[in-house]
Amino acid sequence: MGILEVKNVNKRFGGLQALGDVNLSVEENSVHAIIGPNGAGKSTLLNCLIGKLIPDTGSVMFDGQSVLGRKPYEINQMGISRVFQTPEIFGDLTVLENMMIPIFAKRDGAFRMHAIENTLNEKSVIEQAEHMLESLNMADARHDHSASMSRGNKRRLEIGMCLAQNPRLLLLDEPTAGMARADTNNTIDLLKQISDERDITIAIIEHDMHVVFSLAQRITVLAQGTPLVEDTPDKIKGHPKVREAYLGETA
Ligand SMILES: Nc1ncnc2c1ncn2[C@@H]1O[C@H](COP(=O)(O)OP(=O)(O)OP(=O)(O)O)[C@@H](O)[C@H]1O
Repeated sequence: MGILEVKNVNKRFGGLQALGDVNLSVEENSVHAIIGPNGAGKSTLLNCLIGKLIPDTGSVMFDGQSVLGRKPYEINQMGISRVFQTPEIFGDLTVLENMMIPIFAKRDGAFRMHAIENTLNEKSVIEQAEHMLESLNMADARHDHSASMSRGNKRRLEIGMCLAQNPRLLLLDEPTAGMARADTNNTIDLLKQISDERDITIAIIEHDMHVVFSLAQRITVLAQGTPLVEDTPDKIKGHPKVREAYLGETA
């Protein structure tokens, strides 16, 4: 059984069936990509995993427990952390201050901005944040304002902020969207390093096939709300059904 098990999930928006009988099993400590053409239902599926949407029918189990009906922060506390397309960091704060936020939140159960304003006695939080920045190769940038960083480094910081919560499942929604090639390659390297060095499962929605084939061990192809095929990258490459879904070619 996978760490994440999606069974017979259906979701309609009015007359539109956005997800139809979706089954997905994500193996623990693997990198699993979900790909598919525009409108295939990828974001709808992701939103069902993180509590932003509730499926009409079906089940979503994480480590044997249902996530359905739980609030996003409760799902986060279960060990699921997500990174969205647009970096969600505080541009006015330094890199180090940003990194302290999830560490405060984990310690205190919630984050309050004034925690950042008075950090003189917060040696342990600062140390943990610095340690995390070192593992991300960002220690030299710790006093930089995060707004001034490249998109790739903002994404690096944001992924680090997710990791500071010690998640067991990291969900990434197009983590390289809008990035220059060099930043994309840095992000691929970072995610490879995370996957190699940690006990963590990564599920990624991504349009960029270079990213998908560089990282994923399993790929699920969604089309019109339904999984079309699930296989290894080698088998997915050139699969007639995948070509058909993307290019409208006949198999
Ligand atoms: N809140 C909503 N209300 C109505 N229709 C929606 C809603 N969210 C998504 N849809 C529709 O559901 C279908 C699946 O959309 P979804 O965004 O999940 O696809 P996607 O695979 O993520 O697409 P893209 O790659 O373009 O982001 C689309 O037809 C979309 O228009």
